[in-house]
Amino acid sequence: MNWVARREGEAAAASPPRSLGEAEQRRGETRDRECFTEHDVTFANRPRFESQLLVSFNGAALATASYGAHWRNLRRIVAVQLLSAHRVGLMSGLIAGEVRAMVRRMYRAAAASPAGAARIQLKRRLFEVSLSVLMETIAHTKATRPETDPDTDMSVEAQEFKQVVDEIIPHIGAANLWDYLPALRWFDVFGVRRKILAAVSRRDAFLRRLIDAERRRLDDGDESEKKSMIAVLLTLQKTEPEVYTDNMITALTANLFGAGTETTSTTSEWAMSLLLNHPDTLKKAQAEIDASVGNSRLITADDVTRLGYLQCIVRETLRLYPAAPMLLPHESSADCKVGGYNVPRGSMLLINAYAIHRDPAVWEEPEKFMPERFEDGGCDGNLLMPFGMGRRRCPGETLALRTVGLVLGTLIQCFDWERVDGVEVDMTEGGGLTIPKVVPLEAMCRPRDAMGGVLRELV
Ligand code: HEM
Repeated sequence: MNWVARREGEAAAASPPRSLGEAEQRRGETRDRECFTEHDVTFANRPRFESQLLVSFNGAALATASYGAHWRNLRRIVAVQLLSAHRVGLMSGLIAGEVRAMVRRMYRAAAASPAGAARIQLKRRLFEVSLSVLMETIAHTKATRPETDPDTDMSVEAQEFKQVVDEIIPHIGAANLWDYLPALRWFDVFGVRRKILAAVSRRDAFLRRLIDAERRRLDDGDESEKKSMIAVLLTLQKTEPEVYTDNMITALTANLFGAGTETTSTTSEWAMSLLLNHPDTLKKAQAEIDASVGNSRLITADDVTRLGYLQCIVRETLRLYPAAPMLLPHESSADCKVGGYNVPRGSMLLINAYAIHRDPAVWEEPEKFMPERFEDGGCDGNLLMPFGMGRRRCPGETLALRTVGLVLGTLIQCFDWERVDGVEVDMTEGGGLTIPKVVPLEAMCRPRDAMGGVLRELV
């Protein structure tokens, strides 16, 4: 499902510019592409922010490591051993299990309501399902524990991890000032460093417990092919203990959780928000699923790959609301020339994917939610980069698209969705590394009569 910028350079060359402004915009797009094509290696470093160093093992984690042998090794491990299409395929059952649990909970809430419809805190549910998918694919925590909290389907471990992450995130936001004003760091104004270090130490202790639990399961003889990511790494540790140390596994898993949870849940939340404000699109997606999958069973991850319109909806959501709107910052490791300008070594490169995706010189009616624009290969040549480009491109794309596709497909197949009190969903965007919705999404969910048989079996 690699649909980003397939035919590079074509969009800019397709027709002559209509104005000077458009000509400049196209030159800008060519420069953006240049950074990820002929200068990709040069811009493959990351800047070292103080706040990031504190949460990322002094910059040794995959997303923060400088380009070089250490990063290449981590990247290979992640691409080949943990997040390859084959591995993600093996995880499909786990992903489906978490989505099913979410749907079951929603169905119970709706069935218990006298009106037959329940008001659902979708933001919370979508975050929980994204975190649970990652928790189960990384550590199989539910294999040995029964469900405990009647109002959540997250494992005990996922709930504990959520608390730790909730402690870290506000301080990273606050620490941004800190990254640029050394005086704040020297005197640890507001106690930011102390708070981050305390939360990070709780996070790492938690991850070490996960690793120990997986090690015990392996020692007890769990040899299944569908191993958790930690189990895969522990198996490799047996033959190369000096590479796959417990520290390395802790850093890598912390990074995967950090990079994968909020991005995936935010994308699903924007998609549902867009669909609620565009009921005709929602109906069209439902009709596609009914025609292709029917109502006698739940949609599967394999179905999702065949549902062209659903894929267009995901793609259009990522165009309008790329979860990392400025990607991650890159830094040049050597002097180079981009678009005729001399760029010195050590320059920070920030790519505004949000603006690129809404460029009126490239996209027709760019502010409009129009999944149809992607039908039949439409817009294939346009620069669309929600997962980045080049060497530092997101390695979690396959897992993310599989999760988002299955979550959306299942919600659309099982329920009729309406806005709360008929009021348009507020689409105000928040700031930060990701692009959160300022007003958390809530919606009314009514089980579809046609899916009654399937839903009753889930309870
Ligand atoms: C819709 C969901 C997601 C989006 C939109 C997204 C987007 C991105 C973007 C834009 C980058 C930076 C690319 C650059 O530096 O140019 C990135 C990096 C990364 N992503 Fe994702 N991501 C998503 C989900 C995931 C998931 C599920 C995982 C893994 C479980 C993941 C793991 C990573 C890692 C490890 C990096 C750092 C790669 C490196 O620096 O070499 N992401 N992602």
